[in-house]
Amino acid sequence: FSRIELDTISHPPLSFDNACPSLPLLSGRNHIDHVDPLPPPRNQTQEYTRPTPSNPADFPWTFWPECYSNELIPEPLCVFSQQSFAGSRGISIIATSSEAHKILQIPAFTQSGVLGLVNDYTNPPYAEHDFPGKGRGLIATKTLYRGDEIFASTPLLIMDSEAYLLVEKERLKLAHHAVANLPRDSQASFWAMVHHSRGDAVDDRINTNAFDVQINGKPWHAVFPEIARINHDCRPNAAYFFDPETLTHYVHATRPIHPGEEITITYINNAQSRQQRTNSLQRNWGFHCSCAACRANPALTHESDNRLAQIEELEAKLDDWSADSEATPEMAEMLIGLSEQERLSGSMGAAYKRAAMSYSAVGDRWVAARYARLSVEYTMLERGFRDPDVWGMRALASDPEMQWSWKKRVKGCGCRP
Ligand SMILES: C[S@@+](CC[C@H](N)C(=O)[O-])C[C@H]1O[C@@H](n2cnc3c(N)ncnc32)[C@H](O)[C@@H]1O
Repeated sequence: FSRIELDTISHPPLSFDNACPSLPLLSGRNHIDHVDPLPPPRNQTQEYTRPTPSNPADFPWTFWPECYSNELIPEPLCVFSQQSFAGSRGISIIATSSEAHKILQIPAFTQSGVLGLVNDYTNPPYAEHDFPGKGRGLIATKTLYRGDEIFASTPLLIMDSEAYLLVEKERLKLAHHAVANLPRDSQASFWAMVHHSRGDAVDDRINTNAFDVQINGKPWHAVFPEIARINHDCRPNAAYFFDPETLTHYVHATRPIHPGEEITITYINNAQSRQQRTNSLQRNWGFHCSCAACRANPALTHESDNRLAQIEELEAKLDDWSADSEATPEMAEMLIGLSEQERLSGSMGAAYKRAAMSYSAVGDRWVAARYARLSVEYTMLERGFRDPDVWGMRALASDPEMQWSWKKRVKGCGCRP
């Protein structure tokens, strides 16, 4: 790449020696309810990343952004840090100025109340524990029931995935500054995360622990040190989702978890065969999975893989809404039975949705509504409170006859094409 270090910045970034957050410009007044829009980018200069010095209250960041660019990235990528974010947990955002500005408009930044119950680690229902072969993990210290929140965290660092278009040296500089710009406790949480002692110390921790999330319809890498403590299991007892409105990563129990039991999530699509799962964990996460489902006897694994293949077949049949569809409610019952047998936490919301629609399609309103209610509950835990299926299944549960699926598979009722 041809490298352009942006020395067009008329105010260079503050050096870390003089960028003390206690300076009036940088002090806690920057938990903003309102931010005037930054002017749109003008050609390739960095004018727009500067605050208006005469009105520092409009500058929402704790440090002057440091930026890099090259010919592959039309707009420079910078580090934007706000130490007062989320009750002084802080956040660093590696993004273009326009993306950072868009993020400032989301409720996590504009509505002070939305993070009230987030990042509360007093009296947690878990403790850290060493698991040979897996490193540290979390065990439950009290009984958790389905739907109980385990924690809800905001990220310490989010990075636009386009940062990988920067030359490595510059991306690493931004990443190091992003960590150094966080409040002291958050820096400590970042450095305490597990790493594989490969390459750069910050990069290694990001690669080992980051989650892919979508914010404003774009892919980002996000680091949450608390969820980074939870080990993978192909048959987990907890599920997580990221809410882009509050920038919050939620973890909930999806079945009862007893004191002393490890709390686990899945890092992958766990409805794949054992071979596909272990390959994917090795390729994307760099470890050999030691969960019980991966270590099971080949005879048991064979049965499990057969059930997973049948789940896939049933899903395809139940999703066929053509006039020739063979789908029946019995198939949906079979799908639920197999998903439970496989303990496919993460897919139960979708299985109940297929069942609700199958019963709606034959005009059985009460069974349709029962499954729709279950789908709402599981989908909220698996994919978030605002997932479109949550709204769809809520509507089906309260008024099945008004849904497009109603009697869709009843021959001769005039509902089928
Ligand atoms: C996000 S961290 C999880 C917490 C980590 N064990 C620690 O000590 O902080 C992910 C790393 O944990 C280890 N790990 C997680 N789940 C595992 C599993 N099922 N089998 C083996 N190693 C696992 C791997 O080293 C993986 O790269």
